[in-house]
Formats: sequence, C-alpha cells, structure tokens
Amino acid sequence: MSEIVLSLKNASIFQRENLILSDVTVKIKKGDFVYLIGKTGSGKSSFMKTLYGDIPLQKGQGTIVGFDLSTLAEREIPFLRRKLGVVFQDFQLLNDRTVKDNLAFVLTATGWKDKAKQDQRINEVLEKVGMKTKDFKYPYQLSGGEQQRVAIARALLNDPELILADEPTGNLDPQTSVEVMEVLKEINQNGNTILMATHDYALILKYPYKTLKCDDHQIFEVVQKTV
Ligand SMILES: Nc1ncnc2c1ncn2[C@@H]1O[C@H](COP(=O)(O)OP(=O)(O)OP(=O)(O)O)[C@@H](O)[C@H]1O
Repeated sequence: MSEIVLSLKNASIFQRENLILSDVTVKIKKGDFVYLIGKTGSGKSSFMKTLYGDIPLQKGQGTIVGFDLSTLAEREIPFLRRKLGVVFQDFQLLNDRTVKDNLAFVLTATGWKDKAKQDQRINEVLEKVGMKTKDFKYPYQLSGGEQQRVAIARALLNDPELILADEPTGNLDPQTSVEVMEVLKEINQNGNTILMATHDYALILKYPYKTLKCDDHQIFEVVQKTV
C-alpha cells in the first residue's frame, strides 16, 4: 500500500476568523506530484500555510508527514518543517551570505555539526539543481531562476518527505519557469513528493500532473481538459 504523506479530512481553513476553505478532504501519496490551482484570493497560500503550521487547523482532521495538524503545538513546528521542504515565490534567500553559506546556515540550524558532512550534503543538493559551480556567489549575483534553484536545493537539504512549493515560478519569465519546472520534475522522478501551488496554466498543460483546484471555498480534483 502506498504511503500517505498528507491527509486532510473535512478540514476548514481560516485566516483569523474568516473561513477561506471548508470541508477539505485531500490525500497525497509518497511520490506524487500535485498542483494546487485557483484564482487569486481563492486560498492556495492559506492552504499551504496550514500545512506548514503557519495557520492552525481549527476544524477537521489533518495529518502531514506524521504530524497531527489539529493538535500541533508551537514547539513541534520546527520539527514539522524539518520534514517538509518549503519553496516560496520570492526565494527567501539570505542576501548577506553566499549560496553555500545559505545552505550551511540551514544545516547548522537543524543540527548538522560536522563541517565535512555539511559540505558533502551542500554539494549533493546543489548538484541536483545544477548550481554546484555557483556556490560562492551571493544571491543578488544570480538570476531569478538560479535563485529559485538554490531555494529548491535548500528545501532538499534534510531529505524532506514532502516539498511544498507556493507559486515557485510566480516571479519568473516563461522560459525560466520551464527550467525550474524541469528541476522539480527531475527531483520528483527521483522520489520526492511535491505539492505545488500555481496559477501558471501553461506549465500545467506542459507538465500534466494531478490537479486540485480551490474555488468557491472548496478544493476538488480537476481533470486536465477542464483546467
Ligand atoms: N493575514 C491575513 N489575514 C486575513 N485574511 C487574509 C490574510 N491573508 C490572506 N487573507 C485572505 O484570505 C483569502 C485567501 O488568500 P490566499 O492568499 O490564501 O489566496 P491565494 O489563492 O493564495 O491567492 P494568490 O494567488 O493571490 O496568492 C483572501 O480573501 C485574502 O484576502
């Protein structure tokens, strides 16, 4: 039986007291690539934030990579995030340090003490995203696509059970979006599970995967034709 990495049942997603999505029932299996689409303001980011513990799950049931979202305590959130890799639209790299030091910072913060092991892991993840030769650069010396590759490498550092990518191509031109998508496709083919929020329909047509849609306070699966 396939391993379930995310399961929500009759979940409601709120922003403060406002109900954004109701009765959400979703399952994601290990190895899946799943899109989350929907208009601006339909709740994609709110959904993602609930999954990484930024918004509490107030109603319904939810488990993600072994954590119960409905009982998630503040002190558990760093441990949840270690099992997730989160990628944002605006990359969120630290501008005052090199690519290598951005990644080393995360490894140190998550308990990697041995410098040689850190270096090895950094090389491995940069290799996966084709950025190994640019580890000495500062983020502002890189293009948007390169910065997003580094952000993906950072998400891979602790071998996450699920990668949550919230509009990872939102700041990129169409050609660069395709290049970043190729990276995501490849890491999915290597076994990583990915949930990606996007409103880039061209990408969805080019790379068809299971698609969930946020609309009218609901989330439902759509088939490619009706996207
Ligand atoms: N911090 C907040 N406090 C209160 N309401 C919020 C907050 N953030 C978002 N919302 C509201 O929640 C709803 C869903 O927003 P959300 O950002 O999840 O949508 P989205 O689908 O990700 O949109 P986009 O594609 O523009 O990123 C919107 O009506 C928005 O106004």
